[in-house]
Amino acid sequence: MSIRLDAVSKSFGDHKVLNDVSLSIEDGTFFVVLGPSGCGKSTLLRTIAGLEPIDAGEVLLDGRKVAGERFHVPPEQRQVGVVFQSYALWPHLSVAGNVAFPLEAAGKGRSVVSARVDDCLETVALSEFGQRKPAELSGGQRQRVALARCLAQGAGTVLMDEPLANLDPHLRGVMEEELSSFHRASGGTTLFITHDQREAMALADKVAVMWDGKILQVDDPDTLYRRPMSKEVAGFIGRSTLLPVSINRVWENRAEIGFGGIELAVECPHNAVPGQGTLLLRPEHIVLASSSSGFEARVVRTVYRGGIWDVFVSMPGLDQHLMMSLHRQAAPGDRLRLDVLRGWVLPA
Ligand SMILES: Nc1ncnc2c1ncn2[C@@H]1O[C@H](COP(=O)(O)OP(=O)(O)OP(=O)(O)O)[C@@H](O)[C@H]1O
Repeated sequence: MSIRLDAVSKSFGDHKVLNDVSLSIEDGTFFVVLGPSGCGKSTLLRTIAGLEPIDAGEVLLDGRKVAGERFHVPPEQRQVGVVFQSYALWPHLSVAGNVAFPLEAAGKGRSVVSARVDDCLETVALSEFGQRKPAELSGGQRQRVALARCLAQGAGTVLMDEPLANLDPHLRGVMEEELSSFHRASGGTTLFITHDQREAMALADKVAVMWDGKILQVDDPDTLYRRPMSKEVAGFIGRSTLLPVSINRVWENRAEIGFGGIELAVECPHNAVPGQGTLLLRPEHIVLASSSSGFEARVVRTVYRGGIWDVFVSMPGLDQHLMMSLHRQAAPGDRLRLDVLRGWVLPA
């Protein structure tokens, strides 16, 4: 199912939680909405699911208008499944009973329900667990029951609101893989909400970065990482150093820039112009110089990350520290010769 939002706005009191939000999600996409706590992600999901009416704009599912100003199609007529962080399972029903629930509520016959429940439990690898109660399952298994229930409803489109937030890091990794296979197996559209950029990068075909009720940028994970279009996106996706620089010359998508006595050519947006600008440096853009070239820097602080060290360095003429990664240990006070391999100038 394709999902489209055209200029959707939604306020609670005088707080505009969705501010003119437009999005277009193609059928079959694993689409992640990423943003900090309170930016409006859950509200966005709820307007698509039909759990929240909107004030202005339109929501379209497969081209059919389901929400607009004073127009609201109820959730049960939208054919989208929703999985919440809290699983929302019935504690008194068995696993199979939970999965069967939406089918029974829709008046399906006993044999149809039973066959469908078996299928769905098999898809999420819980065939052996049908008779258990939710309380007898791990967090990851409960999340799989919630997914199976979603599948049973036959919803090709699944909206997930931080479904992995309660899980420990190991289980999150396992569940991410399962969600990816679930998405591929269902062939439908998945809209996934998270504030965890690592999770977004791992799962998404496309990511929308949301900030204070607005969508800042929609792109595939690699483009978001390499070419963020604002400081907010640059800071939210991956780790980076943002430096004020002078842009001395621009040609095609390259700019010659200067900072702290260093001059180099980096990538920039096509509309960049000479003047003041902001340079984004990822840790991997800064490397140990291979010869006597490069510039001198002094190690200020290091953090061990298992096999590699985050190293913060200072250099003459620069107020800010640069962050890089090293595959060997370094100590505060060490002198290094460094090269900057690449960089990205943010749009003005
Ligand atoms: N029913 C409501 N009534 C009043 N304010 C609300 C309501 N629901 C959400 N809000 C407010 O709207 C803002 C956005 O909330 P929302 O839950 O959409 O954010 P979020 O990005 O999903 O946050 P989180 O990641 O913390 O869940 C918050 O300031 C929240 O307090």
